[in-house]
Amino acid sequence: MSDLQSSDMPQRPGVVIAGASGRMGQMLIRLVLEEGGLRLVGALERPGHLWIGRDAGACVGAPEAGVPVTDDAVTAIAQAQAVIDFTAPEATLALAELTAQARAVHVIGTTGLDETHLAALKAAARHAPIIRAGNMSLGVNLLVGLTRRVAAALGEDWDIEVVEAHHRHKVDAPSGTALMLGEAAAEGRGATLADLRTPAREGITGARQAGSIGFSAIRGGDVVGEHDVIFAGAGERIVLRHLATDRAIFARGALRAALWGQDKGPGEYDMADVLGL
Ligand SMILES: NC(=O)C1=CN([C@@H]2O[C@H](COP(=O)(O)OP(=O)(O)OC[C@H]3O[C@@H](n4cnc5c(N)ncnc54)[C@H](O)[C@@H]3O)[C@@H](O)[C@H]2O)C=CC1
Ligand SMILES: O=C(O)C1=N[C@H](C(=O)O)C[C@H](O)C1
Repeated sequence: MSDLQSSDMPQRPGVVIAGASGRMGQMLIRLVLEEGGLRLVGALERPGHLWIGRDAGACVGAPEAGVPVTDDAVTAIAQAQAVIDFTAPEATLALAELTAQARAVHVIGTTGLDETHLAALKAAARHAPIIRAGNMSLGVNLLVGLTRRVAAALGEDWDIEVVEAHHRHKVDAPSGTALMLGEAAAEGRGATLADLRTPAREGITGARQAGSIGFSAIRGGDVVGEHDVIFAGAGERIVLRHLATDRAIFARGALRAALWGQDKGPGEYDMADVLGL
């Protein structure tokens, strides 16, 4: 068992990592075990997963953590002050109910949530803090603010397009980040994304509608995550870009959020709250 896992510092908040074997789950387990702020008390995977019963640390190539991967979310969350969840929408909803019951902080990175999912999360947040963001990196959350400012400064004659690229395994589009950026651009124009969003283009789409916001998604290889916000005017373009090259940026944001949430009351928060942006 790693020194940081031993019970020498019982005051550290206990954290459950959901989606333990996922790209983000593995990164999170490694960072919790390496860094000092949180204590790993649970690692969740879906029932039937190969890792169930095996040591979470050993599974991710770290020293033994003394924490077996489990599908028993109720027991795991009962011991936790925080749950970090990068899974899938239905799993996130189930976890929100349990996390609310345990009055633990729920940090949600899962994307692809629809209006029904969001309504259920709002209800869960009446009982405990939920910190949710489509992207937990500092860079993207700064870019969100820049996008809002640039959109506010430019008139409707500047067309706004968000282009994103991700690895071949990603299941949702546009990405959660692209939607955050699109929402910020719409806010800059005094509207909501629902008002301005253009449906995905294919076939004879007609000319671009003035003031609309369009999205394009590229999927391939092992791209971690790339986002461009393009402001296209007559004779010139502005491109705001974020390139992620290491998933640790998302994981570090999530760990910071779990700690930040420890003294917060029930409610919905995002990374701008955590980062003080
Ligand atoms: N907000 C952010 O900064 C980021 C968000 N994401 C999002 O996080 C999510 C996960 O991304 P990845 O790790 O790349 O996906 P992944 O597919 O590698 O991992 C998801 C894991 O969740 C597990 N899972 C599914 N249902 C479960 C359940 N009921 N209980 C426990 N575990 C369950 C799966 O078995 C899998 O291991 C996606 O929605 C992705 O878009 C990813 C990176 C950054
Ligand atoms: O699925 C991913 O990988 C990522 N998902 C998030 C998103 O949907 O924007 C964040 C990041 O881009 C990686």
